[in-house]
Amino acid sequence: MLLRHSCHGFTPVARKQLLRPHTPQWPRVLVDRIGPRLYSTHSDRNPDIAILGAGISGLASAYYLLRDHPNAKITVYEASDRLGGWLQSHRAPVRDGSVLFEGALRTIRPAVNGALTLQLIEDLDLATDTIFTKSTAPAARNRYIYYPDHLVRLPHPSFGIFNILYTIATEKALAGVIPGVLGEPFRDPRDEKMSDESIGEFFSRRFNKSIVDRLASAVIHGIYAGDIWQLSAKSLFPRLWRDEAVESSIVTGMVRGRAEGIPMTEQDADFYMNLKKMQWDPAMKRVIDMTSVFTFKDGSQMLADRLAEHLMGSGQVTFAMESPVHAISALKGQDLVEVRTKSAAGPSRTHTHVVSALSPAHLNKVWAGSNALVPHIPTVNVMTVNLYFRTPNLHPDGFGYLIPQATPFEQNPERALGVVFDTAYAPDPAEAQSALRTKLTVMLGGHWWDGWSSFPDEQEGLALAKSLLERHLGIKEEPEAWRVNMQKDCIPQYVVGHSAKLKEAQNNISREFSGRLKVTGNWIAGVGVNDCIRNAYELSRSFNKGGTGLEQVDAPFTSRIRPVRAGEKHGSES
Ligand SMILES: C=Cc1c2[nH]c(c1C)Cc1[nH]c(c(CCC(=O)O)c1C)Cc1[nH]c(c(C)c1CCC(=O)O)Cc1[nH]c(c(C)c1C=C)C2
Repeated sequence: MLLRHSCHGFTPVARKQLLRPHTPQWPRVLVDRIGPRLYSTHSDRNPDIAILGAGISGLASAYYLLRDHPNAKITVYEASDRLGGWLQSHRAPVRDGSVLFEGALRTIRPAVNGALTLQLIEDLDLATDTIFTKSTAPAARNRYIYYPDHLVRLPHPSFGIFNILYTIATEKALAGVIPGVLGEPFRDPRDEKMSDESIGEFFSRRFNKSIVDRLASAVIHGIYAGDIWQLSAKSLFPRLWRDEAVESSIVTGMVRGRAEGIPMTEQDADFYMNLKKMQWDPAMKRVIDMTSVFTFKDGSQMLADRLAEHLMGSGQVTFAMESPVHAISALKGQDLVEVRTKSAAGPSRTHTHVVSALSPAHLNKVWAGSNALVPHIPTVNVMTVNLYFRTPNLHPDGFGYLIPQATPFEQNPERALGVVFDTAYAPDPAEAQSALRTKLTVMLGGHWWDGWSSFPDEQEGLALAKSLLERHLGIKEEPEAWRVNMQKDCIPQYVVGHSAKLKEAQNNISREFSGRLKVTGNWIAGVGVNDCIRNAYELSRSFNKGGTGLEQVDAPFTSRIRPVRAGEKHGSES
């Protein structure tokens, strides 16, 4: 079998040569650092685990629990009739075949947590269905923002110093960058008593407001679809938050990190050291090293489908589909948790442990107690509008563009967050002549729709997307195919005070369930697929420690890991 060709030119390599990471046994020192288990009960050795929710977090939890606890019996409860949660891929008919549309997520990055995802892909025999986009491809190098009334290509080292300086000198979007960065080390650090702050306020203090409004807010749109003036600097940029306090400057902290090692929590240090020790197949390593992002032939849904197939094939995992969890309650004195589905009179089962991969709001709803287990964590709604045009090259080469908060209203009355050029990112070989067509996704809403009581319907969403594309890219053509996806509550917002909420949740869950309920999901340690997979991996590793899955929140930075340099085998720790 051959690895799928990317149109960006990776030579196909024999599959067995590829993606065969060999993870050596955990070194003794790391096992010792985690500490010996004090005791193990029968139910720890033979756990009967309920997993609530079959999105990527639930599926990945089942995968790692099965791998790390071979005696586990697992039941995955899912309210709907489909698996994968936000991983949704659809095919729409077009004149000469079909076109693949992604509902939410489209690409995955291979760095750090992404290595786990790549391992998973190998285990699931997905490597041949994976499309890798090279870092040198235009999709990876050309990133744009729309400010104030045109597309600005952001500088990339490969463009050369003159091009970069020219862009910085001529584009208003980049006006504050050089003074902001040069002045940062000389600014006073924050007051010691400050426990958290919005990213907007934090970057305004450290750099300047222009960087926040014109640049950083765009990046925040692309990841969280959120408001930079509400999201937490401490939760989303913990290392920078620490650098200001400890090094008095972010820039100084970064320079020191490069020279002496990057500050890390104990858990991250263990994880990082293991990543560095992984023995990747040389051919696969070359592919990964050259990869900017990857995706799947039939879209992100493939990852969920293959995970589910793998779990079902194990004989130890049962899927209870269309079984909405109605209530969970700890059976005191029995060390068991009861899971009741469908209604108050619906069927119930007891389990030794429950892993909730539900949203915090949903978990609070199914908990039988009177107070909320998890304090309120706001979410945003994003409407993604996929469009397919017969005419090729209706957009410039590149990943797409993000729209910062500072872009004037008259340039963005649709309240869009950005546009992804899907054709450039994940060319789908199944689509006849796909390279000759144009496929785009317009992202609307997010925090712009905060407080709205009703939202655009399908036709209105399509009209908004078309009017934006006409103004920004001059596209007047009617799309041959389109799809509007309203993603309700899809991205949790880590607003100021988020980590304090997680600590409160940890206390509540621990008090009510004594280690029998654990939580995972995109509201804990990152909203991306890689983050969810990593979170599930860590949950499984610490499964028998009696925790809730929230123990790492606010963990101190205790180690430094030196970045790997060419010729070095792996970094050192201090
Ligand atoms: C519903 C839409 C989503 C938006 N953000 C996310 C989703 C699912 C989650 C997300 N997006 C990105 C990250 C960064 C880390 C990562 O895992 O890659 C996360 C957690 C980055 C990103 N955003 C967009 C793309 C194509 C990428 C990856 C590409 C890359 O970095 O090279 C597009 C995009 N996503 C959203 C918007 C508004 C948007 C606009 C162009 C919201």
